[in-house]
Amino acid sequence: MALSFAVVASSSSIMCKATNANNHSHLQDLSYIKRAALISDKSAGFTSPHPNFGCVIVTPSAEVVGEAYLYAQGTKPAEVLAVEAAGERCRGATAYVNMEPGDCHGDHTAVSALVQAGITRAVIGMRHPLQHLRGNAIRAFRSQGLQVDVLGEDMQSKLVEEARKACLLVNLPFVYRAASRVPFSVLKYAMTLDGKIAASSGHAAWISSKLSRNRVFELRGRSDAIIVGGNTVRRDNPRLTARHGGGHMPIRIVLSQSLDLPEEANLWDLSDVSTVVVTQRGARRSFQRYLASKGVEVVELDILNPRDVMEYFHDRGYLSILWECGGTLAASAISSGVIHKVFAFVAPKIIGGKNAPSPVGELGMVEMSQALDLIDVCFEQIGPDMLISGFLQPIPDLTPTIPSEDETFAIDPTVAPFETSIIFFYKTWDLYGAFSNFSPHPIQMPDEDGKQVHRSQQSSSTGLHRQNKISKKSRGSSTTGKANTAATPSSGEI
Ligand SMILES: Nc1nc(O)c(N)c(N[C@@H]2O[C@H](COP(=O)(O)O)[C@@H](O)[C@H]2O)n1
Repeated sequence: MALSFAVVASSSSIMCKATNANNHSHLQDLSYIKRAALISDKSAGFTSPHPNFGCVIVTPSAEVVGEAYLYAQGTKPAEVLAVEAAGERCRGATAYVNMEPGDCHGDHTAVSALVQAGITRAVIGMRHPLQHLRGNAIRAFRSQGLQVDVLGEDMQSKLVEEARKACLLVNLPFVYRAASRVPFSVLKYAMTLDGKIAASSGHAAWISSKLSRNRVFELRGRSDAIIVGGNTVRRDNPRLTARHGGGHMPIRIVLSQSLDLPEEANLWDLSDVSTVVVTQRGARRSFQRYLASKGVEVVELDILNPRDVMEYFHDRGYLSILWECGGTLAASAISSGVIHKVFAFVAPKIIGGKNAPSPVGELGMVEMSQALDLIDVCFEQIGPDMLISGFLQPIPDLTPTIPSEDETFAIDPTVAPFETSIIFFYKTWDLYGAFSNFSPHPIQMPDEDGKQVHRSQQSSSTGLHRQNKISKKSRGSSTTGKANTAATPSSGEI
């Protein structure tokens, strides 16, 4: 970071106080960036397939005069909202953003808003994770004479790392997705102290406490979709809704090779949210038609395996998936390398039972040395239960290649986004990242008093998941029922 150092005498020692052009101390910078990250997280689940953005505007006298976050896909950028809140007090102020704005073809709204408002310095928590956007906004700011500091690029310390991590964590699904070409996947399960997810009879309601289950609703609300296998549908007849009040509703995905599924199931009730059943080519076509007649989308893949399913949903723009499946599917997903994080709720109960199922089935390991170690492990007590969470795979190293000032924007030649076999999306500007025609969630917009009002986008939601043109790899095809009338966008909308 471009900093000047002022020596400040105190009674007991000489301290080094770092100040920057707008007179904020280095520690203040870090605290405002963390604030931007914190507020950006308020819309978790709603902004997908875009990142969560937060912006805090601070005057040279350290007064926060405007702060805002992106409410949802398609709403005003955080920077514009923050500028609107700060008004004239933007002149000479610093804007703190958790992530570099996605300044791209024909959409310079966020950058223009800050420049035109008279912001003179921008502090950026992390560069944009998408290669084709990375560095664009930073270059644009600098070309307009703003001082730009990117966290950790000029100065490193434990505190800087902590603030960078805060920025990374609020957009983890976006970051993982950009780095690994599959959605960020979390495996969640609840088990007894003796490692069972049900009694031998299959009965599982309930292992974890109500408080823990409420926590699961929040996890669901942060995800784009929840996946279970056919066994869970047959055994539990789950609803898989986020019932924590007003939050985002993820779609439900069922993976079933045989389509040996019940005719009546809570997941076929689409009054709250839609369901996609993914199966293998040719499976029970009559049952496919039955599901389609109920409005459930059915997708056939050539071979049903977790990696192909994840690549398919990556291509449809999903950022984050919560797996709430049983042990067999969990083992298969882990073996396929598509699970990134685990949330295990451990209840202080013992159920026993030789045949009682456990959360993860056969992984083919024979020695403890082969066990998968979780990293960045957290322990949290929730009522009587313990929630243990950690990462199965390292957080991708996104240390960006920092483009030089005059480096021109170049499109990655390995990606040909305008191939005709690729889905036609409105947002063709999002060349490498998540893209979508429809917001898959209800949007909460602030009313004139700044309070959030609920504006249901259910019809759009239905459209997204039934708008199932075949992705570039032509792996899947989709059956939809008579209710599935979402129009394919015409080329005029591209
Ligand atoms: N968090 C939690 N605690 C338990 O004790 C459980 N048995 C489960 N089971 C999972 O939740 C699904 C049911 O969800 P709904 O309440 O119907 O929405 C069930 O299928 C398991 O995946 N989870």
